[in-house]
Order: sequence, then structure tokens, then C-alpha cells
Amino acid sequence: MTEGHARMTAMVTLEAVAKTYAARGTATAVSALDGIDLRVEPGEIFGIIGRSGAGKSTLVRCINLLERPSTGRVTVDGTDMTALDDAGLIKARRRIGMVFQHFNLLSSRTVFDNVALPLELAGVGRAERRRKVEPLLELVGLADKAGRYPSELSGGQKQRVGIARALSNEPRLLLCDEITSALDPETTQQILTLIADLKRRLGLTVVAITHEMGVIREICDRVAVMEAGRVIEQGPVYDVFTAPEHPTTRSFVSSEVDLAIPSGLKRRFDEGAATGGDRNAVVRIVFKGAAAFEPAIARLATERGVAVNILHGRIEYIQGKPFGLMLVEVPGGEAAGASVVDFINGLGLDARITAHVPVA
Ligand SMILES: Nc1ncnc2c1ncn2[C@@H]1O[C@H](COP(=O)(O)OP(=O)(O)OP(=O)(O)O)[C@@H](O)[C@H]1O
Repeated sequence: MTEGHARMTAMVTLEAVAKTYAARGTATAVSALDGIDLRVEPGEIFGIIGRSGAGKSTLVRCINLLERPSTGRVTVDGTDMTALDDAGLIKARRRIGMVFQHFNLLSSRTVFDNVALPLELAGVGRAERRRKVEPLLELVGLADKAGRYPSELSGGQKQRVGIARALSNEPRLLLCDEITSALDPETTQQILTLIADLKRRLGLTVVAITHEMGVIREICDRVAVMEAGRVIEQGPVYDVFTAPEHPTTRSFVSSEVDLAIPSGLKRRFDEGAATGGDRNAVVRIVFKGAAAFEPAIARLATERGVAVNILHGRIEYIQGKPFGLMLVEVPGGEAAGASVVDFINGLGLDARITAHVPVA
């Protein structure tokens, strides 16, 4: 119990949660979740990423018991959800908002009445409903659309209605099930910004499932990676992005932060690998954390007198922190590469020889 957050009461805990869908007809039983342990802290945005079929939807639906786990325990805001009867569940679910990929709006109801629906179901009177729904529509930027019907709205606007509806009972926890998967990139960005903003303003805890690493990188504090019903890796987003351990995580992350090496450069690497003549080392340098600010290339020049040739590079910002990758050619023949690697690693960066190119 040395970490600060470990002393807080978690907003969500899953302990040894498993879910098997029973065999039906010719279909065999499916193990969708296979022993999940998770802890979501109050006030964080926790992302869950995985490929199709990994079990993400099942997992998120086990949090509000829309799906009952076969075994294991789910606790939300101090309440053991798995121990509740139906009446207890209905009440507990009011404190958990949920937003869906395909919005799930009622087409025969106006925007206002869609947002008011959970309040109606909870027995809240008309005047009180108005008092609650109007500021919510304001909050999601739809104050002027209260009387419109879903068919008159864009996808992004529909999702704003879905978000306002999820907030109507003033939940402490918001579950987001692929909420930007049906939206174009620009609208996705707006919706993610809205979620991050709502989290800050309302002090919400958010659990978001997605198959897009971009969503995780944009708004999440921590991430769990799922595969075949298990969590294969989890941690702070910056750590998982900059040092993914599991091959599946690496493949998710590479599309976001790896270097796409141009074909002309790749050809030179191939020539460097094949040549029997003189060649120079290509060093791959990773800049991350505090060391990202180290002027490594300049120090190499001033302290060692080595002027490297920058071949390719990329700097990303993840949760506001820089993460850079750079490929440099070290002049002076193959042997010069190793001492440059030592020098740069000595500055706290991560360098290694990744390829060779023929000396021009
Ligand atoms: N109601 C159900 N009955 C039987 N099998 C199911 C049911 N729901 C999901 N499954 C199976 O459980 C596994 C996990 O599905 P789940 O929908 O949770 O994955 P996912 O990661 O959310 O995938 P997707 O992104 O495609 O929805 C899959 O093999 C799926 O076919």
C-alpha cells in the first residue's frame, strides 16, 4: 500500500471475473472472460483495448451486470453488484451511465425526451426533469436541439444525446462501449474532447472500451489490453505506449508511435545489409520521459565531435509527454556506431544499432 491511489477506495473492482456463454443449439459454449482482475480508480479514464471478440463488450457489460458473470465478483463504488437482487440492481445501475456505439436513441422521442427517459423511469416528476435535462443539453452543446428528433441529427449530435442521457441520473461512473466507432475522425475528436471535459467538470470515472489505440492515447489515463478473454497487459498509457511488452500490445502501439520507414530508406538498409564494402551504422534513438529533453545530438557533436546524419524521425505527445524516435547514420565506418550508442545510452536515452547503410 505504498502507492497513493492504492489507499483510495476503487470505483470499480473485478475479482476473478469469468463469463461463459452456454452452448445453444449447435453452438458450443464460449469462454468470453477468463479470470479478469481489474481496479479502476475514482476520477480516472480507464481504457480497455482489444481486437474483435477479445471480450471487451462482455467485460464492460459485466460492470453494470447487464451481463451476469459466471463466477467472480464485481464491485462498483463500494457496492458488490454481484450480490444484488433485481430491485437492488435497478437502483445501483442508476449510478452508472452507459453510452453505446450505435447511440440506442428512441426515434419517436425528441432529444429532450430521450435525455429525460432515465429520469422518467426513476419516477422523477416533470418539473424536476426539466430542471435536470436543460443544463445537460447545455453541457453537451445541444441546447438548441431539444425539440428535434434523432433522425434530424448528425452522428456526433446523436452521440451527444446518448452522453447527456447517460448523465441524467448524475452517475459517478460512465461506461463507454466503442462510442466513437461509428463516427468520422473529426467528430471522434470532438466526442473524445467532450468526454475528457465532462470527466474534469463532473469528477466522473470513465471506463471506455475501444479497438482504436488513438482513443486510448487521446483520453485515457490507464489502459488494459485484452486478448481471448484475458488482460494481457495493463498500466499507465504513457508506459504502455512507450514500452509495450506483449506482442499484441506492440502491434496496437506500432501503428500509433512507430516509424513508418520510407521505401527509399528501406532500400538503403537492404543495400547496407548486403554490401561487402564500407558501411555506416544506423542508430535508432528513443527519447522518452525526462530524458526526452536531453539535447543528445548536439552533445554528441560538441563532446565527441561526431556529426550524425538524421535519416528519419518522429515525435509524439502522449498525455502531454513527449515520445520521440529517430534514426541517425553515424559517419566514420561501422565501428563508430557502437561508441555513439554507448554515449547516448549514457545520457539516459535508449539507443541501439538497427541497420547499416553503404558509405556513399
Ligand atoms: N450473447 C452471447 N452469446 C454467446 N456468445 C457470445 C455472446 N456475446 C458475446 N459472445 C462471444 O463472446 C466472445 C467475446 O465477445 P465480446 O463481444 O465481448 O468481444 P468484443 O471484444 O467486444 O468484440 P467486438 O468488438 O467484436 O464486439 C466472442 O467469442 C463472442 O462471439
